[in-house]
Amino acid sequence: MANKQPFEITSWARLGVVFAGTTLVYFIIVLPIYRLLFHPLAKYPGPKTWAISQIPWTLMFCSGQSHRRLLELHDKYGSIVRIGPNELSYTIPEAWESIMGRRKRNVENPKAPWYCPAENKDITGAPYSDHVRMRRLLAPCFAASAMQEQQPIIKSHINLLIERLRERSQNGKTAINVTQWYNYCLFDIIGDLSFGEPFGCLQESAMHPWIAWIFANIRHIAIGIALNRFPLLRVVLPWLVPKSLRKQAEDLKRVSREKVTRRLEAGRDRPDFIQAMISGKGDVTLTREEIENNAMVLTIAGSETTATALTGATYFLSKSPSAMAKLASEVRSTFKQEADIDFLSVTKLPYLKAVTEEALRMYPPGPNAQPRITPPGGSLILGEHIPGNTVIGIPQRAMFLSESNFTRAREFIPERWLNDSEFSTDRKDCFNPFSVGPRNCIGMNLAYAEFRTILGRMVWNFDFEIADSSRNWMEEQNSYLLWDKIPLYMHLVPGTRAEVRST
Ligand code: HEM
Repeated sequence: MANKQPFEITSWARLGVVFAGTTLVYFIIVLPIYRLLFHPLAKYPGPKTWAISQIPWTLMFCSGQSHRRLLELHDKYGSIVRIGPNELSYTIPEAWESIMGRRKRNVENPKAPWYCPAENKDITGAPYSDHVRMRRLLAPCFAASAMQEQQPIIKSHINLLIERLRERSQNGKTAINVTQWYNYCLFDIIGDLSFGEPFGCLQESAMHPWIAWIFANIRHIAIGIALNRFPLLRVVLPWLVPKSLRKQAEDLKRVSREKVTRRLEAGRDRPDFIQAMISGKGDVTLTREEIENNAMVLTIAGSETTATALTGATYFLSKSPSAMAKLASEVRSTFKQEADIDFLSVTKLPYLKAVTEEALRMYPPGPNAQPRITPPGGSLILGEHIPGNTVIGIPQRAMFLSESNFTRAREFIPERWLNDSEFSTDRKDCFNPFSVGPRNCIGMNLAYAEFRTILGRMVWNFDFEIADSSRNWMEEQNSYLLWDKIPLYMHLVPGTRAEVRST
């Protein structure tokens, strides 16, 4: 009896050592060899460490350097790169339809659950049938006729933006942080359309706390998404999030619930998103929770993105005097008065349209991939069978800046959109900043209308002169799912009508 215990301890210890040794051998030797040489994705090029482990991708994503790193990887390895043990990144134009398009019998490559979870009960993560229901109710908000009805609401905010910028810029003497002012304007517009009341940013010349929270946490949200990809971490992650952050997220939800309640109680018949969401069609209705969540999603998806596009366009114009002069000439010679610049009239300005396309190409608001996952049985992507549960994505910036897709791809040249023969081989079919397929951007028409109208009015009023402190604005930014934009300081000099006189 007395001899038995030491023997038992030793055998347990031995078992432990064997188990730990086997696990180590598996993770350090067997799994990497399998992933490198025998995995179905082994034939795709990419850095070896990325093929072996999820860690390099995670570090890249959390560092905010995805936009830069993915471009480098595609430059080095070509248009399909293996960027994880189970992940491929594409910059071939046809990949859009293949990855994002509608598939046979409505089976889609769904969104990765760690990217847009279905539990959120909103349009971005909703499973197929719920998504169709939400889209049917919301789509009419973005029809041309609905946008004409919304225009007076939107115009009032643009008027206030211009008024504030005229006051603040002091004839160009004071440098203005246009990143901030575009955000104020776009959040006020979208707040008015989503909740029936603006956030009051332009009125107060300050960011509403609701929005400030989102900006302050772009990085934390991204880190949460990246860590969610690890099954073990997914379990413990909720406990790792600081209590203060959880409380702020709850406050955010509470404020949007209160805003929806106020809008519903006001009961006004108004051409806004809430009106569309409560006007059920037969069986097609939304629950109260879905209305609240979608109002929040529309607010974030529909403001920050368009503000980013405007900030990018302003930056590129300030760095390209010839493009600025051509655009100023077009805008200032076409209209007799500022009030004539509206959603409809801006569609008739070819150079303005070319500038907006080129700004979205050079600085897409969603710079990295919006990942999808192949269904369990796998998926046919560009004619090749890709196994189930593979993450597939199109990093927009790498696609749009690829030298295989565009001539002088890394230069801002609006002329490429105006049939200039130098750019006749450009693969314009790869340019889908709003994505394609059943889950593409529902707000694309509104985004273009706002983008062109606001930029048109800015150019009517001001010449853009970049402040010295912002000359490297583009290079200094991080990106996650969205850009973590830094202030862009600009001298807004009152525009002369010289161009008008000379035409
Ligand atoms: C320049 C501005 C914009 C850009 C570049 C943009 C881009 C995109 C992209 C790439 C997607 C697809 C995301 C994915 O696949 O995960 C998307 C989805 C979406 N966007 Fe936009 N967007 C813009 C403006 C807007 C506006 C103005 C609204 C609404 C007011 C809006 C509302 C949405 C919604 C609700 C979705 C989800 C659609 C669905 O899942 O069916 N976006 N957007």
